[in-house]
Amino acid sequence: MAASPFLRPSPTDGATLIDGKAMANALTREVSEAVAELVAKGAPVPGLAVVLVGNDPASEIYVKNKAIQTHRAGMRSFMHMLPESTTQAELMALVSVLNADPQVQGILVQLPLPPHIDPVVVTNAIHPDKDVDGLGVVNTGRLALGMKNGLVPCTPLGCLMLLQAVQADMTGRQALVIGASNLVGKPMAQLLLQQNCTVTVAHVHTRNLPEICREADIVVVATGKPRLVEGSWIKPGATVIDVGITRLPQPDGRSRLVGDVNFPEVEKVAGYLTPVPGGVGPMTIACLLLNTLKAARLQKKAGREGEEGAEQDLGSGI
Ligand SMILES: NC(=O)C1=CN([C@@H]2O[C@H](COP(=O)(O)OP(=O)(O)OC[C@H]3O[C@@H](n4cnc5c(N)ncnc54)[C@H](OP(=O)(O)O)[C@@H]3O)[C@@H](O)[C@H]2O)C=CC1
Ligand SMILES: Nc1nc(=O)c2c([nH]1)NC[C@@H]1CN(c3ccc(C(=O)N[C@@H](CCC(=O)O)C(=O)O)cc3)C=[N+]21
Ligand SMILES: [Mg+2]
Repeated sequence: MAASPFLRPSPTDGATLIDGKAMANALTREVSEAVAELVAKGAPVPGLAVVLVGNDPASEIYVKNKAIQTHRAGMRSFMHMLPESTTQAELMALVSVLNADPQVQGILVQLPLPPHIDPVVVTNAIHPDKDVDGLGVVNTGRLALGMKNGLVPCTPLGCLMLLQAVQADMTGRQALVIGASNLVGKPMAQLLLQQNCTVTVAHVHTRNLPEICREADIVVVATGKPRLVEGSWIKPGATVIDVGITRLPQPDGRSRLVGDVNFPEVEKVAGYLTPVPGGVGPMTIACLLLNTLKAARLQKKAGREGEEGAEQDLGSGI
């Protein structure tokens, strides 16, 4: 098989870097071509609604990035910036309006939400075929059952594509997911299981994490603990996907993004590694666009089959 065009071998004999930014650009281009084809066949221009509650500066940057990339893919974006004081009932009312809006094919509610709002209740209110984050019970169930008509959470989907650039067939590999959130760790573990890996999921209560990590051929880290994973934890030649993003202040008063991996250490031991920035982050956004395209296709199909089309799909799939 031809080597992936997204691998950047190290000039100093360290880990080969997986170029998530280049992969995301290529995927976004493919999505934009598919969107143009869909629209040429008479479908509405796919629209993505992003809802942000409160004013977390980091979230605002991601939300702006998403809007820019959405336009690059030939889709429409609808931003809803709500104040921190928004009630759960008000947010639920907005979700109902977006569920019924024919211009909106994808809905994403940015996490975390303020403490007075239950994220599970809100994500479950999104119509399953518009749930481009894949976090509701229906899409979570579809993923767990290996059904093809589901929407898979964007970050784990992007991580899987980055892993496939290294090795298309992961059968029998030992995979470790560090972090067990609904957003990243849990769906990541499901995807690796589907790839026939032997999967371990670690979290704050895990004992002997360094020892467990040294057994892993594939490590996906999503904890939000900057530089948690040290070089001594890594099996030589392993593939390491760094999901973490933390903005750390620098002595000069500026800030820089760091991952959950101690990059200079791990770079010396790993076989393949994703950088931060330029690794998982851009792939998350490209996969969000891919899911919005998929959502638009699901809704076009449901439209042909009548109002209950999507529900019927689910029933017949089981
Ligand atoms: N690049 C991208 O596209 C994205 C990046 N992120 C980043 O990824 C990171 C994780 O995000 P998210 O999953 O939402 O975070 P959460 O805080 O929701 O989850 C973190 C998980 O890591 C576990 N954990 C925390 N500390 C440790 C530790 N010392 N050892 C082992 N496990 C630990 C927690 O365990 P427990 O459950 O027991 O508390 C929890 O399961 C953040 O930096 C976030 O910014 C997130 C989404 C997308
Ligand atoms: N419902 C929900 N779904 C999410 O997918 C979700 C979320 N909530 N809450 C926050 C996290 C975080 N997240 C990122 C997306 C893109 C970059 C990204 O583009 N990163 C660039 C750099 C960006 C920069 O410079 O700040 C990079 O890593 O190269 C990062 C992080 C999605 N998240
Ligand atoms: Mg450390």
